[in-house]
Amino acid sequence: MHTLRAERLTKRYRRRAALVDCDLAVPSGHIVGLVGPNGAGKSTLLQLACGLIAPTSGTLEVLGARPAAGAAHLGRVGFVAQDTPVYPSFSVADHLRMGAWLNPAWDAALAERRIAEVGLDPAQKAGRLSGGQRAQLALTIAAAKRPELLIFDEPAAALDPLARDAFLRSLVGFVGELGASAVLSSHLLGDVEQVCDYLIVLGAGRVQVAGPVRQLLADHRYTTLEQLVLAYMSGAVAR
Ligand SMILES: Nc1ncnc2c1ncn2[C@@H]1O[C@H](COP(=O)(O)OP(=O)(O)OP(=O)(O)O)[C@@H](O)[C@H]1O
Repeated sequence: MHTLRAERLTKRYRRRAALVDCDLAVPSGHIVGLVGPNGAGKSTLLQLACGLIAPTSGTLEVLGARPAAGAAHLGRVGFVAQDTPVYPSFSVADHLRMGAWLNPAWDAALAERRIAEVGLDPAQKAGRLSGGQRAQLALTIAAAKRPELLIFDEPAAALDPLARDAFLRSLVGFVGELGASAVLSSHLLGDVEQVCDYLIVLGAGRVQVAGPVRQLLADHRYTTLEQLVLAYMSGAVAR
């Protein structure tokens, strides 16, 4: 099965093209890094994958089905949006109760264990959490749905290096525990290098390159993911 499968996927906002004729076939079981310059189309691709917006033309399948194709499919995908939004006046425990109420497959034990492990106080109002704590809460809620795919839009951009490292470790831990796949967009190439084993580089709304990181590095003269991405972003590699 494929995590993402796109054929000639195109998304226009009025006359502005955000994605043009994108083809992708990402096998499941990977942690996918989605990178590219500002305005490349990363958030657009993730929003399409979550079913928040619809393609203008072409097709996109997520876990073998149209994005957000019914309640069952919604439960198979967990989404952590940019800035990890939470409800400020709700406590951490309220968030877990709401998660349980909204998600039939909610894993209360996993959620409570994780909240304790990362040292969150269940009584604390979410509006008073630090950026790192909020990110851990949003990640826990997404993971306690026990999804097959976790999608993150720049989840750790605002966190300090320690909080980011803790967040990324949690992310990898959840993916392993759930046997899930993940897709995360980031400008932080070190983060992508740390956790991702599959890479998609978008540029000007098109897929510049996509494939397993090891294979891409072996196919090129670059030794690090950062060198490879910068080469594609600067146009030094012809498609
Ligand atoms: N709601 C919208 N209405 C109009 N244009 C939009 C909208 N959302 C995105 N765009 C445009 O689509 C293009 C791709 O934007 P998108 O946010 O997907 O890029 P991105 O790679 O996530 O960028 P960044 O790294 O800056 O977050 C940009 O030209 C952007 O201006």
